[in-house]
Amino acid sequence: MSRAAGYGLAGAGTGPLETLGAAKINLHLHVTGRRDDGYHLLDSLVVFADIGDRVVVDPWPLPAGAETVFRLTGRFAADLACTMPADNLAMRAAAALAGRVNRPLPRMIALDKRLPVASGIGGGSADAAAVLRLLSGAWGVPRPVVMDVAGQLGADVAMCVAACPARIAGVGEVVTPLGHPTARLLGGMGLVLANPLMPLSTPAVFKARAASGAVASAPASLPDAGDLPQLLAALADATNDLAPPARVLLPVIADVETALAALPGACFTRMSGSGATCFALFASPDAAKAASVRLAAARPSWWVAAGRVLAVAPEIRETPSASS
Ligand SMILES: C[C@@](CO)(OP(=O)(O)O)[C@H](O)COP(=O)(O)OP(=O)(O)OC[C@H]1O[C@@H](n2ccc(N)nc2=O)[C@H](O)[C@@H]1O
Ligand SMILES: Nc1ncnc2c1ncn2[C@@H]1O[C@H](COP(=O)(O)OP(=O)(O)O)[C@@H](O)[C@H]1O
Repeated sequence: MSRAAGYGLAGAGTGPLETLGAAKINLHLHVTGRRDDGYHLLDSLVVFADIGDRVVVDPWPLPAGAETVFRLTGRFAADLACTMPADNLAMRAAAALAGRVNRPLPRMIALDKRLPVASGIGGGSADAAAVLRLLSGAWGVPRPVVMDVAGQLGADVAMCVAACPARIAGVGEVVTPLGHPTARLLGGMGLVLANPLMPLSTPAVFKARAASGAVASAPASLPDAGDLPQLLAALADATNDLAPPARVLLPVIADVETALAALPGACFTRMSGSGATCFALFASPDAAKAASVRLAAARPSWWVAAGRVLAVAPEIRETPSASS
């Protein structure tokens, strides 16, 4: 019996596994109601970018008495320095899945934090989801169990496990991947993300919306099929209901939206999630890259990133070491 099979690890892999904790972008976000526990019901079309955190996991079982090694690197690692390793969403995801399927914790988790923290693109949820995708693949955990654990970690985590263009309902846990033709259409697009590097707390934005007296929205009316211009036109008629309260809390968001909309080739601009990151869609990744260079030069204090919309979840691959 192979070492992998002996530990119940799926596949022949012997080394650490890695994937991308992909940035989540809400193309629209309607707040459609509120649950008794205070969580808001949402309707959203989400896509994921090839821009994200690098997440590496060594799924081999931890020897008795040892602790999982947690490595945190990257441009935004310092923003999580005061979060205890055990409280990091990547570590919490491993503990939650291991507990649920009664397995020892993995030996090592490495997180290269490239996405700004508390920025409306689900970075922490993406990290948790990446760990769930890596470990559940190695351990052979069925998808419904993974999705259930994801829902307990945060409202955004289940959609980040899917990591493909999807319509979202419930408080975020009802994830319906788009049919292939629509996912493929969106998947070819370029995008630019921009953040003024000021964090915005998600609960604060929901609270500010409630205080403004805003009423519940109906779900957006989006075509099931059709071409990209049709879909973008329908999305333009939809809104991000969290943008008005977010702009009140952080007025610079309006500048970010305006700067993105003015970029040559930008065909759709909006704030994502609870902000402050805003995005612009482009016909191609090359057009997005050229526009991002321009924006980064004009706004050197902002975080600006260019990439493409993913049609399917980022691949999982073996990696020789966490630092490679
Ligand atoms: C707003 C969204 C839209 O995709 O994105 P982000 O801005 O976080 O990226 C999400 O719903 C955020 O999901 P997530 O960040 O996982 O939220 P959680 O950690 O579960 O909840 C943080 C807090 O946000 C509020 N919350 C979150 C989700 C939701 N459907 N209703 C809420 O009211 C609650 O006050 C909750 O205590
Ligand atoms: N791996 C992680 N990455 C980002 N934030 C994390 C992580 N682990 C815990 N957190 C906490 O989760 C909160 C939400 O962060 P994040 O997911 O980046 O927000 P958003 O969904 O708005 O982009 C932060 O305040 C942070 O302290």
